[in-house]
Amino acid sequence: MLGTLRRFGVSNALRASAPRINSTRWASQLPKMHAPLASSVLTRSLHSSFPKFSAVAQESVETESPKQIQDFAELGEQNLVDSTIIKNITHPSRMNLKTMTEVQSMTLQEIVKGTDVLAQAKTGTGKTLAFLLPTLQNILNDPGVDVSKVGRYSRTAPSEIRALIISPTRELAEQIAVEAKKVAFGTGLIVQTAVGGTQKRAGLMKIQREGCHLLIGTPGRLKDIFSDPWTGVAAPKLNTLILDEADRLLDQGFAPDIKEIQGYLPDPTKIDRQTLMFSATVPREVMSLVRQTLKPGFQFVQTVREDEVPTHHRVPQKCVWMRGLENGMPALLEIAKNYESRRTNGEDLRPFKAIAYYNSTAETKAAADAFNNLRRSHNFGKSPMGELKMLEINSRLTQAERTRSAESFRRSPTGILFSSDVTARGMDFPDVTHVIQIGVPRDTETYIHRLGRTARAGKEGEGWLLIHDGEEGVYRSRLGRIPMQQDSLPAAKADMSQATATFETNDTVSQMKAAMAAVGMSQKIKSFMGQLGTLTGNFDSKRYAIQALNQQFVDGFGMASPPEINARLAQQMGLSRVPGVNIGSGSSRPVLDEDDMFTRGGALSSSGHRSPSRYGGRGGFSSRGGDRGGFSRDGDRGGFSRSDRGGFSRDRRGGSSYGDRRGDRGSSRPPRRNMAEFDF
Ligand SMILES: Nc1ncnc2c1ncn2[C@@H]1O[C@H](COP(=O)(O)OP(=O)(O)OP(=O)(O)O)[C@@H](O)[C@H]1O
Repeated sequence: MLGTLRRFGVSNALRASAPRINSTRWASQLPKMHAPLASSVLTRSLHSSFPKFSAVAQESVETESPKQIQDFAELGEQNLVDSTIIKNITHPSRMNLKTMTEVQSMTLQEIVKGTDVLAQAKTGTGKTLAFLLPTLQNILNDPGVDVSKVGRYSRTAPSEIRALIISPTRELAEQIAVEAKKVAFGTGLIVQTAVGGTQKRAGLMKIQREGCHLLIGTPGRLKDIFSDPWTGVAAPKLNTLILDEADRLLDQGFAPDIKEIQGYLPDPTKIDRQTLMFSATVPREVMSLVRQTLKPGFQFVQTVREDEVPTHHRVPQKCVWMRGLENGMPALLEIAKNYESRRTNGEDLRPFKAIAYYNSTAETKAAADAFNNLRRSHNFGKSPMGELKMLEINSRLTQAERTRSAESFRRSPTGILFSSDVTARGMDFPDVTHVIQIGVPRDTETYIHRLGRTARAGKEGEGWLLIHDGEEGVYRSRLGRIPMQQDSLPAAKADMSQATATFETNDTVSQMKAAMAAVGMSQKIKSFMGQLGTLTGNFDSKRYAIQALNQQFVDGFGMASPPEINARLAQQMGLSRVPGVNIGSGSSRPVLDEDDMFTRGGALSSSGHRSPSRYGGRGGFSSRGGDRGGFSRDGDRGGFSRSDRGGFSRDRRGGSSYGDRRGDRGSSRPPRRNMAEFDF
């Protein structure tokens, strides 16, 4: 009680000593804690005229909200939030924030009251702090929480967990934890993480040693910890569950895990649980699960206008149709060069810092390799563009490599991050000027979240989409309502079969062609196999997809002939009779399982099979146009070891996956997810 008096003053101490009412937080019991009601501020109604986002939740209540407070300092002055937390947020040497964003001010008092909240606000508008601030405050308000041993000697029991935040990716969980620790600094609250890819034992020992009030984790690791009584980590007093990127966590890929985790938490009929869900997108498909998870009467707070696609108006979104898939890298290079030349010509622009999103993991590696080849070339390397850092991030990297790439990109003022969807949601890399998406993404939400890596916290940014006309159908069905401007780039239209591959020029197409040709053969093949799954799902016809792919690897990557596809795999993918498929006999090699086919694919076959198309070629992998060292079993970078997990492989949950969108042709059915992009 005395501690409470010191922390919150008399009114809070009274509140802390008041008997707990199951369905509300302590704050709601003290009128003094509330700002006066203002009739003009309403929680947004639940209808949207943008069909995909018309998340109608009739049972949620539209009520008058308390007057919204705008300044963080005012929250402290009104005793709504602990002064240490306010200092952490506002002090110039700490987070240095003054004014709350719309989603923060619209949700704060509802969350402190104990209401279940579903909040939808655009990317980069501060949703993380919107749930962290009131959640940490609610833990401090809990009379059962002892934070008297503040400072570096803070300790509590591992069973003291009061709030759990679930995030779909490891990087995002870590990022949330960093922010949570900043907000909680000096309060005595203990924040811990539980994410896949890190040493489970070390993480558990840390929780056991220091205890935990707020746990932030990814579904796989949390399931692992809570399902095993020997970990000694449980949450018998947990009363807050937060799903960040809620629509992702409720889609068919993660929903069973979330359900299982909920089963390990205290029975909500015995210990009242507040559930909070945040995302920039709330598609209709997840609403039934939202209703099952939130209490009746939950608040749906939307800061996105009802008739609006949740992308930022200030971000120009440009769509460029490419002559062939091989034009993607030259077009990307041209975007970078054009921007940098505007900068050198005196325009007041931030240094070029881009994320290039690809639909398959292997493509990110091939593109990163090609751009690194370019950077190492003399002509390019000594130009101002030579300073661009070329980084790669995807789920096939080890966790240490992923963390290194993310940190390096975070710190770097300029560069390109070649990324799979592992960074598409939530990641807050500072000063990203461009998001460039190559190929139509798996769904509308993915496009929106990827685009949201730029123009964060009120900054400027540009979005580019580079697509092939074979993707027109999925472009219209998935992105038809996105406000996109059609644009053109000479490099996107160049005939790459006619270009010469040379680094010794300033011509974008020639430079890039040389850099692509110099990518290791094994990586080229992995990239081919990776795209096989995604493109046959994206293109209107499989025949056209194969033709475009073959052309990319011959005219762009400088291969003598397109990679072969193992006969069994071709059959499984319905490609056996598709003209242009370069089927390998596989007769001189053991028949490999599906996983190996994706990682090794036709790569191991070197038969002289001739494909019917122009790009069918002679089979095998003779080196041409700069293929370093040609094709050897292990001489190439990456090699062909069994443990190599490039290309499409069995996902880590035991299922096998041909790609992100197999069979998805833009229907309203939720697409298959490539779970390997996410945590396990
Ligand atoms: N009140 C504020 N004023 C200024 N900047 C803020 C404020 N709150 C948060 N930010 C900053 O805005 C950036 C984006 O915040 P955050 O990552 O929480 O966005 P988000 O809405 O969760 O985005 P996403 O939908 O991509 O997950 C961060 O750098 C954060 O520090």
